[in-house]
Amino acid sequence: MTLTDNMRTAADELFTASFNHPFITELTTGNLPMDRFRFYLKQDAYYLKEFSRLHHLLALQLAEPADVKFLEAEANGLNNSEQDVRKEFFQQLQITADELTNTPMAPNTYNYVTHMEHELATNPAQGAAALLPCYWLYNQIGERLVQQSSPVKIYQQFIDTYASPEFTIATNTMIDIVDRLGEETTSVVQSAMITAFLRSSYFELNFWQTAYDEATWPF
Ligand SMILES: Cc1ncc(C[n+]2csc(CCO)c2C)c(N)n1
Repeated sequence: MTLTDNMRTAADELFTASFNHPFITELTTGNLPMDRFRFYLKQDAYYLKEFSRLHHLLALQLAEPADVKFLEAEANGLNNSEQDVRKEFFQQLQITADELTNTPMAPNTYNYVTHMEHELATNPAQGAAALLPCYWLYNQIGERLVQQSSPVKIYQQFIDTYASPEFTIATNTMIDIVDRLGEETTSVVQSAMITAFLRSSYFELNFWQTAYDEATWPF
């Protein structure tokens, strides 16, 4: 078993809860209220900005040129059309720059990005482990959902973003980076990497729940 196999096994219940979350299942039935999808997209704009910043920071700490190149490409959105697709979604749903500015980070988004920052500030191996569920979970969701089509065009477009062969390659590259960083470190850091992965998987699950509840701060 590789370290990432251990991570994935440890997070299996969290991943399965994401696969079965009503936010996900209602994407394919088409029953997901559009306001909840809008809420998700606005929160995800914060997440994606931070994701890009953290990839640049992680790249600065890695020695292998191919890893640096991959992380920089992901940070710049070159390996996927995610950023372009999101711009188009914002236009379709009339989410303006003003609306984004006036929407605060919800508690779970704040916790998730703070967690990733903390792990990366501790060491690159834990930082990479904290970033991995983002790829792995969405890739596995994409694989599952693409078999069922959605009657709602924008939901289908969202699913298609994560079901491409290029995205599977990017996911496998990130898995490989995390495994190599794990091999170069101590067993104490390896355990911390598993915890970092589990916590990110937990925040990923709560990302759907937060959007489903449109949950924000109580003050
Ligand atoms: C909360 C949240 N988690 C994961 C993703 C998916 N994602 C974001 S960046 C990236 C790498 C792109 O190649 C992936 C897979 C998301 N959008 N929002």
